[in-house]
Amino acid sequence: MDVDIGNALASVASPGVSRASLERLDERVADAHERIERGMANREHGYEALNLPERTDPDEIRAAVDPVADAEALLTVGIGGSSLGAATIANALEGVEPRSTGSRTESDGTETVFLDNVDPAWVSRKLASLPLEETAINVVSRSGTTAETLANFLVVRDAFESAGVDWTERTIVTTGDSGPLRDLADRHDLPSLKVPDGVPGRFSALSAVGMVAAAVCGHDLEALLEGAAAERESLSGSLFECPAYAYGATTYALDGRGAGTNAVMPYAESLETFAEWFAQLWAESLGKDELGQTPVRALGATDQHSQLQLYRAGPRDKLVTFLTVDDGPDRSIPETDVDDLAYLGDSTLGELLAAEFEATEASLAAAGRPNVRVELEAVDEYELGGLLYGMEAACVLAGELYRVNTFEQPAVEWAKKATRGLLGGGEFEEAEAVAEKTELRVER
Ligand SMILES: O=P(O)(O)OC[C@H]1O[C@](O)(CO)[C@@H](O)[C@@H]1O
Repeated sequence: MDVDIGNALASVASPGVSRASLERLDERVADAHERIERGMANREHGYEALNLPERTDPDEIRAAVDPVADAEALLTVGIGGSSLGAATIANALEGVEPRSTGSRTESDGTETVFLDNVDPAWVSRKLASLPLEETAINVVSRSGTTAETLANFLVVRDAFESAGVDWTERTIVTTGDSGPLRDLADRHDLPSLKVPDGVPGRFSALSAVGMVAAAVCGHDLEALLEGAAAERESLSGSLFECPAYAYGATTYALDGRGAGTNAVMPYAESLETFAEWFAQLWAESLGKDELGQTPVRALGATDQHSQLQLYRAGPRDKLVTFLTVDDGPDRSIPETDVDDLAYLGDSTLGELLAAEFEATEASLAAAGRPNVRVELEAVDEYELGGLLYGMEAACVLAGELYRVNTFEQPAVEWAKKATRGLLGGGEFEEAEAVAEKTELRVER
């Protein structure tokens, strides 16, 4: 990935960061880079995620999915980091043929469904829509205890049993060394993969956690890892030489100058899920000690017609991160004899999308609103691996600059305990606090 931070400079944007400030910040980037390299070398918790391109074994993942390689549909049961990485990869690569086939399989059009919520009507609809006898189950939980995932898995198993389909023949488990899900995999002798040690869920897209779905779909796992490895090679002690650090340092600097919101706006429908993955990465990693930038999900060109008004004319508290793709399939716009629309007939949808992006970027710059451009050559395995790795490295760098503990998420635990207490899963004072809610009801 390449990054262009020109429209975030104080000479054109407010809030903005001056070149001199970036040069001063670069000294801290050099220190942070040393810390990150040390963490990687010592395989420390969290930093280990940046070693995944060399540690993940595609052959092991392909061997585990072999029993279900011909499935028509893949139902992934997981939540947060145990779903969003896999969904980002699967959704981005849907319909994309591998960059280099070699000994690898071609994409076979497997339908991918992600069960990452427990809304009963939605779960029932999803299950009813699937040909269960042709569906494989990919259940993922690092801890093996997450209530949403385990409950959904029990519901899915029950649906398979009711349909007379043996779920034990069709299930792959990815989890930690121990825990209820590991016990279950062992009890039923299910093919299983391990969530790598030292890798928090939101940083695990480039491990079995994110790559089982890609393997079942026949995507090029090696190219994903090669793209990530190339990004890893670009990590260096200066933000001016490393796109990932340029992004992490610029977002940090802008946040400190008032851009507390980061609206991530890919100009590619296939990258819409990427913005969701990014939101978890940024929010859970950096949102602590009363610090952190709020990630917002947007999509170009669609959200030009719903959110752009705010981004250009609302409070000066936002950074817009654009994602652009240089090359991809295109479709011409048919000619028309309506005079006012004639200009469209000389163009393609791709040209229109590119023009929409350039116009939007320029419109924000003209209004002095900070924005950053992240450029991909294409949406394929190699570029996607680079994007995921680059954003993880950007986040780790930002965490060093904020001086927060990037790899923990203690604030999420409170509601987990309260939920468990409410369902009778133990005595938790958090559950009692639920009953103490302050009310000021306004009724019709
Ligand atoms: O993989 P697990 O343990 O099921 O956790 C799922 C998600 O829940 C969290 O622990 C908290 O929401 C995330 O960090 C994680 O990605």
